[in-house]
Amino acid sequence: MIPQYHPIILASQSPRRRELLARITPDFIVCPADVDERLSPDSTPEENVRQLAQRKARAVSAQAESSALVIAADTIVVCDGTILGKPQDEADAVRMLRMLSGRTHQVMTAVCVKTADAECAEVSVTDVTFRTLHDGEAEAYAASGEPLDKAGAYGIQGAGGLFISGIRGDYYGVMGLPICLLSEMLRQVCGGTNVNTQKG
Ligand SMILES: Cc1cn([C@H]2C[C@H](O)[C@@H](COP(=O)(O)OP(=O)(O)OP(=O)(O)O)O2)c(=O)[nH]c1=O
Repeated sequence: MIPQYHPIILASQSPRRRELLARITPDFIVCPADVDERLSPDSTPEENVRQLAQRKARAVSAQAESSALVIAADTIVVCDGTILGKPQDEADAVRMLRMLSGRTHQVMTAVCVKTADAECAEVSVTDVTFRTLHDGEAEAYAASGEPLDKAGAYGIQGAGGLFISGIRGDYYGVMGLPICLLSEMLRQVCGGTNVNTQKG
């Protein structure tokens, strides 16, 4: 499907990203990036998330063969200027969920596509509105374990969807991989068609 590049490498441990990339192409391998995910306090949230996606793509690309195409992403939640990554534990998840209750925040997912001689990185920003959480809801949801590996301590695609009264932007960007944006980036880097036309 992207004939001039082989292999296509998804630089991610995220099962959501794997599932979503399969909608664009069935033909990729997974090689998670091991990078320092510390944020830079002098950069904006958008710059931070872009830099993290670039760092992941570059780390995997440096180990890959020259014909490879690497795709990496990073997702953060931004609430009133505060960046929320993945919660450290259940109590941290409760703290984040209480912060999001009854207001609108932004989910930023950066995607970086890298080959031996080209690199592009874009950021998808989606507004997500939480209804006000009822007493005990944040604690019960945190105890379910679902929030622990997710930025902002919720999964729109899971039970976390019950808290969301509205979104403006790309649902798949919130889930971790904005497939519309990514397919356009691949079209730019590779040229030609980029849609998985296989059935099923
Ligand atoms: C907000 C939100 C985030 N998430 C997930 C997507 C990402 O997997 C995770 C954010 O953490 P990331 O650090 O972006 O990604 P990751 O550590 O899971 O995987 P990798 O760095 O190897 O690519 O939060 C959801 O699944 N649903 C949601 O609604």
